[in-house]
Amino acid sequence: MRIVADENIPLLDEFFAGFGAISRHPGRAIDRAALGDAEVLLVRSVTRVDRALLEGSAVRFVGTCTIGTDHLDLDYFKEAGIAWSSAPGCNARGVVDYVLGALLALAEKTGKPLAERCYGVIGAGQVGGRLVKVLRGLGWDVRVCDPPRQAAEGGDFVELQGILRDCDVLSLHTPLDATTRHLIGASELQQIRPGSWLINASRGAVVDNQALLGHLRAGANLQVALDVWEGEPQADPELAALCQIATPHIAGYSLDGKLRGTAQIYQAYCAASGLAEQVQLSDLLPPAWLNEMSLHADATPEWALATLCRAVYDPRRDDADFRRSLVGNAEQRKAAFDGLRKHYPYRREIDGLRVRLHDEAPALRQLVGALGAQLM
Ligand SMILES: NC(=O)c1ccc[n+]([C@@H]2O[C@H](COP(=O)([O-])OP(=O)(O)OC[C@H]3O[C@@H](n4cnc5c(N)ncnc54)[C@H](O)[C@@H]3O)[C@@H](O)[C@H]2O)c1
Ligand SMILES: O=C(O)[C@H](O)[C@H](O)COP(=O)(O)O
Repeated sequence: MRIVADENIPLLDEFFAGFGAISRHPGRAIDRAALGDAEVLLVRSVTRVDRALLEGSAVRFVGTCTIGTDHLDLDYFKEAGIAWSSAPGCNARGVVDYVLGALLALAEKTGKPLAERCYGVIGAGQVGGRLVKVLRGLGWDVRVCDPPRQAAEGGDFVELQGILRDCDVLSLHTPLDATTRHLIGASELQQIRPGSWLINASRGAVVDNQALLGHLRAGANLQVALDVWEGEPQADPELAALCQIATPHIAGYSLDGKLRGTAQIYQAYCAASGLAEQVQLSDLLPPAWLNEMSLHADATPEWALATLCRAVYDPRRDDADFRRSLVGNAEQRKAAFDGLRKHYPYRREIDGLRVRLHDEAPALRQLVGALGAQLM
């Protein structure tokens, strides 16, 4: 059997070599010719997998080592009887770490204390749900907008209008589909309270980038952190210059998240093929470079929050790398966008960190627990 895979999927050999020969390709270059007689196709978010690619091919299983599925034509898979899987939640923790890092950076730039802000989380699934838990665990005021969950569960949700009216931090975590494309457009931007922060680490087109550019150009009092861009790998350098944090779609790029993505697709493939799993991610995940920290009981929670989060991950490094790459012509910038993602540096997740508390310190205990780090 032959497997065609995006060359940026880690641990391909470890998980998939036992099933057949693997051909690796740049994700954006996987076309009908690259597929050949392959029966299994393993992709990341940059490969559009639809009728045009698959019709007439031998592909019987498509795995995307990502959370997002907006690059897959699931209706066609159903029609053609092609089995598929994504990797739900694989890098959700990495995105939460990114949002925490962006919040710390925005607090530093604006001088506004994080505990005094009202948080609006739009989309509370794998990523947004974890984020809500962390923010509420920190004792912060959090409102949640998720109409599909509201319809299914009832409970304590608010409409988007309520978020725009009452919150001064908006964090977007919806899938990209026909109902969420330009969820935040010109009219919504006008309704956001002055002095607010807008974070998008979902998909670029959930925010109308042209409308956002116009809004910021006009001098709107809005601080923006963008990890995702309409038309990636193209990102508008002028829009990036008007953002406080600008990164090349790396919010979920923890090593843990990437390896988990491959492992989940391996598990899905085994299940779809009726095979027993032979490989365990726990045997392949390397030890974290930083695995233990120790807090004195006198540490303030604000200091401890910034210190713990930034020790594990600080998006200001990715922001600086991205800004340096926004030079040259559009083709050069697109190549740089993909290059930063391909050669992404080492990064782990905060829940792999063990924190020692020397004395009884309830506020620190609550903080460490809320972050999801392990208390020692
Ligand atoms: N930047 C990154 O690196 C990165 C990493 C992982 C995921 N993502 C993206 O983040 C987004 C969230 O991923 P997820 O795994 O949490 O998805 P999910 O499907 O688990 O959750 C999405 C939630 O959004 C809700 N929703 C749908 N339409 C909505 C609307 N109009 N308004 C409010 N809520 C709505 C759904 O009910 C669901 O609860 C996706 O777009 C995904 O592609 C980005
Ligand atoms: O959907 C996801 O899991 C994330 O957006 C992920 O970070 C995408 O990464 P890519 O497949 O583009 O490498």
